This record gives sequence, structure tokens and C-alpha cells, in this order.
Amino acid sequence: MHESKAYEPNVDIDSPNRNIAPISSEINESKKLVVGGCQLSELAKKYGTPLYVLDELSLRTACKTYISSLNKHYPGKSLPLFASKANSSLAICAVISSEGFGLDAVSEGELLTAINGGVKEKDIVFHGNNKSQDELNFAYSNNVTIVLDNYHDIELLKNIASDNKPAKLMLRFTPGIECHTHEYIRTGHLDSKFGFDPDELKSILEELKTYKWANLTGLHAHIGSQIFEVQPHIDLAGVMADALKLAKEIGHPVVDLNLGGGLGIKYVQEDNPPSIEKWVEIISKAVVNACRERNLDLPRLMCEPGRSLVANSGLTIYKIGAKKVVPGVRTYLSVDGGMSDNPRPITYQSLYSACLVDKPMNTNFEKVTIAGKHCESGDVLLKDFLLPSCESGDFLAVFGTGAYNYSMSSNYNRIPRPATIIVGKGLAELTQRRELPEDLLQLDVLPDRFIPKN
Ligand SMILES: Cc1ncc(COP(=O)(O)O)c(C=O)c1O
Ligand SMILES: N[C@@H](CCCC[NH3+])C(=O)O
Repeated sequence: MHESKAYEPNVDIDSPNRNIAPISSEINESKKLVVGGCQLSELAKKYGTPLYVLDELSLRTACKTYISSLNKHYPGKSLPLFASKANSSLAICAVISSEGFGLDAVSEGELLTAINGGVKEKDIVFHGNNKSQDELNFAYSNNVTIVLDNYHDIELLKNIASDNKPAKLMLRFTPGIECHTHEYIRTGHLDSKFGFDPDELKSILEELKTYKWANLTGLHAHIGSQIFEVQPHIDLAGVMADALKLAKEIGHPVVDLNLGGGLGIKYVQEDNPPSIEKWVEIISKAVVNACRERNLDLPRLMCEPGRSLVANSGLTIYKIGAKKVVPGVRTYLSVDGGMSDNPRPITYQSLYSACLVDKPMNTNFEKVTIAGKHCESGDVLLKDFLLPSCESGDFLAVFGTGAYNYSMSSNYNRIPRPATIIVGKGLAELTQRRELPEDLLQLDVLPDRFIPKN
């Protein structure tokens, strides 16, 4: 069973990924849960539920720790990029760019959000295993670095890039490294849809050398997500340094080495990810050693954290509604959201931690299953979870929802997306307004012939 000890105080305030709750969370004198100086039940009443809450201090701390750790442990230049697939919004882009981060985007929508959120084009890399011509046109005309994933990218780029304005490129390849994470979120093993096969590396590098429109400045690989081991990234540094040497020998002006993202976070008590500083130290040393062994100048080191930057800044507040007791089997408590705002449990069997926002320290536990409101039996957010006794109308906080929740949300059952607010120093500000049922009709078109005549 998935045990809970109610609210868990923070253990490592420099590395938000090692705490379940945002690092600014505390219990006030009325014994209620406060994040960013705001009492969560007050936010729920003011903004409605479900509500995504993002703690500015956690997000900024994670950014600062990545940057200070790179400065401390990597003797060359570096640029961390936020993998915006984890949570793309104008406000987050503004925060991460103000902290000195660049950004990884995988669609025109993410590119547009980044540029409008203030991320400098030169600090954006554009990924994707099936980029469209329109997306490539947009990236190229905005001087964004394009990560070549396959030959299709090259064919489409030939239509737009010119010898007098070469496209700035990185090359993504599959490093053939296995890591222990859910098979859906592994990308570095050989059977992956992403990147060039390592056997193709030499021929693709030689081919690119013949194109004056192609300015290859870096190499990229990403091995997967929610990884707790460090050895795969140490191995990756060696594989990438070999590729860097090869690219240089072929004559490419490669200066950037991008090791992707992947650092895991703490969703539940048993999770014990490395700290951001430890992870950065390990990848930095691995790249330095690998380059030294091959007599290579140090590249600019890039990494692409998504989850470890934003997940633990976020939580979702729900209101508890219906209770159903199946005698001798299970007690279901239903909340006012579910798989449309958090598809991770139904997709990856992901575990979460939760607490009652106004009774975070109560210990009169009951075993309950927190179900969503969707028409789907598997729409369960927390199964057989120990929660203090509660009643309909109580607010529940589910932690660690700052990554891959809003960005993977849907309107299944025509349920509007929740609002997002950012909190800090007692201030709460709306960063994404709640969708309304009427918003969901905006894209529908009813052909005239379907309109009833009388
Ligand atoms: C290319 C690439 N970079 C970065 C990331 C971010 O990974 P994470 O959120 O695990 O840091 C991903 C997602 O797995 C990815 O596919
Ligand atoms: N969406 C996944 C991670 C995939 C990362 C992107 N390559 C998750 O929620 O865990």
C-alpha cells in the first residue's frame, strides 16, 4: 500500500526535487497549510478548484541551483535549458529566462510561448521527431537552433535554409544507453523513435559537411526521464565525447554538448533522487574527464531539465465531493478533477502524495482511494492511500504536479482546464485563467444544414 504520513516537511531546501511539497510550504498558527505565504484553502475559495498552484520560490531556487552548480563544477561555459514540455506558460518562461535559463521547445506553440515569455531566440533549441515545414520555417526565421532528428528534417530544411543564412543546427542521436524508468519515458535506448541511429552518425556528419546551408554547432542526446541513477549520464558523457571528436574531425564547428534532461524527483516518501547539485557535479566531471581523455577542448555544456525544475514547485488543490464505500473492498472519495488535469496515474501508474490542506497534521487515517470525476474506471489519482478522516467540501492538495500535468491536460468529458496561480511572499497571481464550458465550444463549427429549422 501507498503509505502517507500526512504532510511531510521539507528536507532539502536547495534542491526542490528532493522534497514532496514546495519549499516555501509551512503550517500556520491555525495548523493549516500555507505555500508562498498564502493559505491554500483561501486560494481554493478565491480561485475555485481544481487549481494548479506554482510556488515561485521553488521554481527560482531550482533554476539558481542548476546555474550555481554548473558554475561551481563545470570549468567551461554552460547553458541550462528548460524543457518546456514539462509546463509551458508565459509566466514560467519569464521566470526561467530571468534566472538565466534558455529553453527547449518541441512545437510552434512552445516556441511562441517561449519567445513571448521573453526567452532569447539564441537560447532556444527546437526539437521534434516529426517537425512540420511550417514549424521549421518559424524556427528558422526566428533564428532558433534546430535539433536535427532525422533525414526528414534535412529534406524540409533544404527548402528554406540558404547559404547566406545557414541554419544553426544541433544533431540528436540515440546513444544506446538503457536506464531504469517507465518504458514510455525512456528515449536513449536503440529502439527509440528519437534521433539518428549511432551507426548513421559518421555518414550523416559527412553529408552535413557538404551543405553550406547547415551550420552544425552542437550535439544532443537524451536518455529518459524520472531517472534516479547517475551512471547512465556518466556513460552518456563518454558516448557524446566520442561523437564530438568525430564531428570535429569531419570539420564541423561543434561547440555545444547537450546531455538532455532526466533528473528524477520525489513524488512519494520512498523516492530518493540525487540533488540538483550532485547531478550537475556528476555530469560536469564526466564531460570534463571524457574530453580530457580525448584531448578535446571543453564544449559549452547544455542540459535540459524539465521535471526537476518545475514538478515540486507545483501542487493541485481539489475539492472532495462524493464518497462511496464498497464494503470490505474500498472507499472511494471523488474529487472535482482527475485524469484531464493529471493524466500521469492512468498513463504511467504514477504515484503521488497528498494531504488535506486545512488538516495537514491530523493522523486519524483512513484508507481511501481518490478518484477523478471522469467517465473512466481507471480515473484514479491515488489508490489505497492513507488520508486523515475528511468530509465532502474539504480541500485536498496533491503534490508534485508542476510538471507534465497542465502540459498534458485535456478536455476529456468536456471538462474545462483549471486555472494556474503563482504564489510568493504572500501574493497570489493568476497566470492561466480557468477555462469555461463556453470556451470549449469556441472551436466547434455547426454546419448550417445541421441547424434545426424551426
Ligand atoms: C529531448 C528532451 N529533453 C528534455 C526532456 C526533459 O526531461 P525531464 O523532464 O525528465 O528533465 C525530455 C523529456 O523526457 C526530452 O525528451
Ligand atoms: N510525460 C512524461 C515524461 C516524458 C518526458 C518527455 N520526453 C511524464 O509525465 O512523466
